[in-house]
Amino acid sequence: MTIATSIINCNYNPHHALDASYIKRAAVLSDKSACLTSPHPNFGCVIATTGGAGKVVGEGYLYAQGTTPAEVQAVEAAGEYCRGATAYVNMEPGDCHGDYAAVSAFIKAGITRVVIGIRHPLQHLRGKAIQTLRTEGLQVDVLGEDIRSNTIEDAVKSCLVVNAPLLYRSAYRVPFSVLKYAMTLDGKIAATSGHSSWISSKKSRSRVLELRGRSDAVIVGGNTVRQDNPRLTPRLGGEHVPMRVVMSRSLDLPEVANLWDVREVPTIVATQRGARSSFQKFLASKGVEVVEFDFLNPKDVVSYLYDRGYLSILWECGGPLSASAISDGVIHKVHAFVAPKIIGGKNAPSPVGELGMVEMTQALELNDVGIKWTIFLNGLVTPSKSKPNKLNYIVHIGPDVLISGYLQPIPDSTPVIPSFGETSAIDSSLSPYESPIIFFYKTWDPYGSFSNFSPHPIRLPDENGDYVTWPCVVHYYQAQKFAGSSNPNAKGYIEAIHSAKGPEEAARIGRRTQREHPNMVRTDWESMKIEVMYKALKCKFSIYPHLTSMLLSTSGCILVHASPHDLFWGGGRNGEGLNHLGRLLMKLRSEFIGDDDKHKPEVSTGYLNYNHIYI
Ligand SMILES: Nc1c(N[C@@H]2O[C@H](COP(=O)(O)O)[C@@H](O)[C@H]2O)[nH]c(=O)[nH]c1=O
Repeated sequence: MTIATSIINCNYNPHHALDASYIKRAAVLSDKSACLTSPHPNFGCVIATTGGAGKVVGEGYLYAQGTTPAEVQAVEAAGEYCRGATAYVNMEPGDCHGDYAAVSAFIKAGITRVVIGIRHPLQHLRGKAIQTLRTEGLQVDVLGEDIRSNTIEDAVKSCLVVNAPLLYRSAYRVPFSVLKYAMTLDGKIAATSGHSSWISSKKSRSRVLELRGRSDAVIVGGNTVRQDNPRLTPRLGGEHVPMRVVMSRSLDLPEVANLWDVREVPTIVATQRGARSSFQKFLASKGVEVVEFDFLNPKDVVSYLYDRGYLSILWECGGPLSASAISDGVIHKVHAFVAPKIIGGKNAPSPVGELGMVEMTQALELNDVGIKWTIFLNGLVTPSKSKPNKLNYIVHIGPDVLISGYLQPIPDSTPVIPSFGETSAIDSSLSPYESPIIFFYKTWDPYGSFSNFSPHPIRLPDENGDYVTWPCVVHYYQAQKFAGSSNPNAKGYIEAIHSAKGPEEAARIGRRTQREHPNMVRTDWESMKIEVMYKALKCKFSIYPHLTSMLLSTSGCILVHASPHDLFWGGGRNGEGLNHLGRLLMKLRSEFIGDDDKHKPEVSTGYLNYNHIYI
C-alpha cells in the first residue's frame, strides 16, 4: 500500500488519535448495511463535539443506494449539537441525489470541521464535496493529506477496506472478487469420492453465509453443481440474496438441482456459445438466465458482471476454476478456512488447480495491507487493540482457522504523480490531490505538441552566438551534448544531427554518439542538460502562439510526460520517473502566467521572428 510520501500542509493535530478513532467508528458504521442490502458505496458519519475528548452527538450510515445519506442522518440525530461540532466521514460525501444533500446538511447545521477518511474514488465525484465545504469556510482535513501519522494511516486503511469494492471498480473497472474455500489440514476440499460436507465447522460456514450476504454474486463451476447440488444462499435472515452464477462450458449439468429453483433466488448459467442448446432451452424454461460467451473465461464473466453493476463477487468454486480465476488476475482477496482434519486421498481435490508453477519461489504471496482487524461472527469488523498490525492474520472461528489476505492490494486511488513533492514547489497553485493531471506522450495524443518530437522548428544561438534553426527540440537538445567540444569530429556529429530526417533519427545519432564517444560529450552536460532543455522549450512555446495558448490553457493542471521508459524526462509506468519534461513545462507556464510584459512571449507575425525570443 503506498500512501504518497509528500507532506502537504501537514498540520500537526494533537487529536490524531481522536480523529482516527472517530473515523474508524464511521468505517464500522458504514459497514452495518452489509448482508441487508446489495453491496453499495458504504458511508458512515459520526458527529462529535470539539474540545477535550469530544462527545459523539450524532451518527448515521447509508442503508442502501438512494436512501437518506449518512451525513443527513447524523446531522438530524445531533440537532443543535452540530453547531461548532466536527463531522467524521469514512469517505468523501458523494451526491447520488444530485442535490448535495450531505454537504448542505453540514453547512446548514453549523458544522465547522469535517474529517474525511478517503477521497471519493469515482472521478466525477472526487474532490467536489471537499472543495465545496472549503469554499463555504469549513475546515476539511483529509486523512493522509492534511493530517498524517501511523495512527491516521491505520484509520485510512479501515476506510479502504469497507469500500474496497468501489475502489477496485473505480481503479480497475472490475468487481471486487473474493475467493473462499474450506480445506482440511492436508489441503483437500473434498474426499477422493467428492464428498465434502462438512469440512469446516458450523461457525465457519455461518461466516461464509455472511460473505455471501456481502456479495452481488456467488460463482461456482459445473463440478461443484454436480458434486454438491449447492443452494448458495446466505440463509442469514437478512434481506440481500446474491445472484448465483454457474460457469460451465459443456453444460454437463444435472436436470435436477437446487440452483434451478429460482422462485426465491435468481441463477445465471454462463456457458460457451452454442453449448447444448436443448439444455439451454430446459434451463430457460426453469427461469434460469443463460448467458453465452464466445470463449468462457473468468475475465469475461467478471467484465460482464461489472457491466451489470456488480460490486462484489464471491468465488466458491473448485480447484480448476479457482486456478483459472487466479491466473486471469481476477481474484483480489482470499479467505481460506482450514479445518483441523485430515482426509488424505491421493486424488482428493485441492482448493487451487494448475497454475503452471514449478518452483516454490513462484508462489503467489498474499499482500499484507497491515490492518488490525478481528472478524467477529456477526460479520462486523472491529478494530482490535491486541491483534498484530497485519491483515494476514489468523483468526480462530470455532475449531477452524481462517487465513485471509489480498492477492492484489486495495487501490488507494492516491494520484500517481511522478515527483509528487516537487510539483507544488514548481507551481504553488497545484494540489497533487485535486489538480487534474494531463498525461502527454506521443505527438498524436492530445497535447502531443508538448512532446519534444513535435514538428516545431526552433531558432537558437550556437556557442558563437550565431542563430541556427533546428527542425525540432530533439535535434537541438541532442546536438547540444557535443556543443563546444574540442574534439574536431564534434562538428560533424552536430551537423549529422542537425540534418537528421526526423527526431527519431536525431535522437538515435545523438545517443549512439554519446555511447560510442563519451569523451566528445561536453563535460558539464549532466549539470546543464535541464537548462539546455528549458531554453529549447522556452523558444518553442514563445514563437508559436498556438503553443503558448495551449500551454497556458493547462493552467491548474499537473503535466506528466507519460513516457514509460524515459525515467528522467518522463514519469515512468507507475510514477517512478522524474518527469523533468512535465516539470519544465509547468515551470515555463508559471513564468508565462506570472510574467510582466517584458517576458510576455511576442506573438510572431506568422514567421519565426527570432529577435524577440527571450532565452
Ligand atoms: N464443504 C464446504 C463448503 N462447500 C461449499 O459450499 C457449497 C454448498 O453451499 P450451500 O448448499 O449453500 O450450503 C458447496 O457447493 C461448496 O461451494 N464450504 C464451506 O465453507 N465449508 C465446507 O465444509
